[in-house]
Amino acid sequence: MGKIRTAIGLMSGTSMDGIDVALVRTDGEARVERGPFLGVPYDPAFRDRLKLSLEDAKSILRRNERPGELATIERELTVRHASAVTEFLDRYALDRSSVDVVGFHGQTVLHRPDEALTVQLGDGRLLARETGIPIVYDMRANDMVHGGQGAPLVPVYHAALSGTIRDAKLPVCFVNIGGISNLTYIGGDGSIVAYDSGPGNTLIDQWVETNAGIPFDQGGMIASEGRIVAELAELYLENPFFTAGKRRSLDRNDFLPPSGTAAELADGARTLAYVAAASIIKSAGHLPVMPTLYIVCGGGRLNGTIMRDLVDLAARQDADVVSAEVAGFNGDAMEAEAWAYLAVRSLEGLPLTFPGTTGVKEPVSGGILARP
Ligand SMILES: Nc1ncnc2c1ncn2[C@@H]1O[C@H](COP(=O)(O)OP(=O)(O)OP(=O)(O)O)[C@@H](O)[C@H]1O
Ligand SMILES: CC(=O)N[C@H]1[C@@H]2OC[C@@H](O2)[C@@H](O)[C@@H]1O[C@H](C)C(=O)O
Repeated sequence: MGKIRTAIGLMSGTSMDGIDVALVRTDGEARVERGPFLGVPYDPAFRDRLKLSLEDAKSILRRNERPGELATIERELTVRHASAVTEFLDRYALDRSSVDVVGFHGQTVLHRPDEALTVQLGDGRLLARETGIPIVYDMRANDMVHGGQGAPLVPVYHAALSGTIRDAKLPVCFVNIGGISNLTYIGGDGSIVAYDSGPGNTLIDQWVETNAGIPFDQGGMIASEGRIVAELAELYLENPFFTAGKRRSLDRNDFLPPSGTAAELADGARTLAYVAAASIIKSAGHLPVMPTLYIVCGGGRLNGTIMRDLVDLAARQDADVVSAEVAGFNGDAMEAEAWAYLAVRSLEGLPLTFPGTTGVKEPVSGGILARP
């Protein structure tokens, strides 16, 4: 057994709703003790600036370029992460010196796997100075250097957790319904197959924001009052992404929301919730075996309409769907916990990604260590 470290993971996902902070004690292998979690939301003004920064990012050709507002936003984002660490430590009465390492994801503003280009805002050296804790950051880049998609990286953590699932037999499939959704299949022999599976909440968020001025469809209530617009759903589900021979990781802008005239508010939300659920089942068709159990994490598990559709579609394949909590996990904390786990693996030089997870040529480690 390797050395057990105390690690904090920091995740700011594609939904751009805030910073997730989680603590894990781990050897970076099979030993995982999950600790507390805190979500620190962005204020609406900063969220708007982050979203606008996606436009500035479109002109980036090399990953260290920071055109337009990006340099200013990166600094502010990093300082906000440092404050989130302090809030977390204070909330749970934890001593800063007890934390061995922080895994820092930052904010993806551009992801073009076909050009081996992925850009996460987040200054690891500044975060190390601000927190006084060693930081492992930029964990996607080395995977791309070795021919990988640069995402998803959480699967190796799902694999570690799969050994601890209550009453479950392998194979099992973890589903993250974040802004974008991704799947991790753990086979009976422990093999991992993972990939991005399609749009998650991001289309729904943009739809209700534009048409109702609210950031997301709480509980899927708006969607629950609508009907599925079949032609609109088909437009999304016929995207070549779902039938391509090779699995491809997604950028937030790969799927765009419908135009305002495409549907009434509730019908649009209903249709996009269905698209989120159907994308998962469609993409699962590329797994070695159709799963019999889906464990759902990420904010989308709180959208009752997505979940009802997912349960119905999975039932047609004799599969069950449970939320992360039913399996004994925290569905909000999973990605932040994974970043803590990955930071420890990085320190140990263990692989973060595998041919079955990102399509990388061989298992590779990654991440840059910044000391305070
Ligand atoms: N109570 C709720 N009801 C419905 N939807 C919710 C609820 N809470 C969160 N969500 C949805 O979940 C989204 C956030 O999910 P999550 O934090 O898992 O995404 P992320 O980590 O930013 O994305 P990704 O995993 O793609 O990086 C919100 O934008 C919203 O759409
Ligand atoms: C480039 C990037 O940030 N991708 C995210 C995004 O959000 C979900 C999905 O697309 C996943 O591939 C990835 O995040 C998770 C945390 C991952 O790497 O596993």
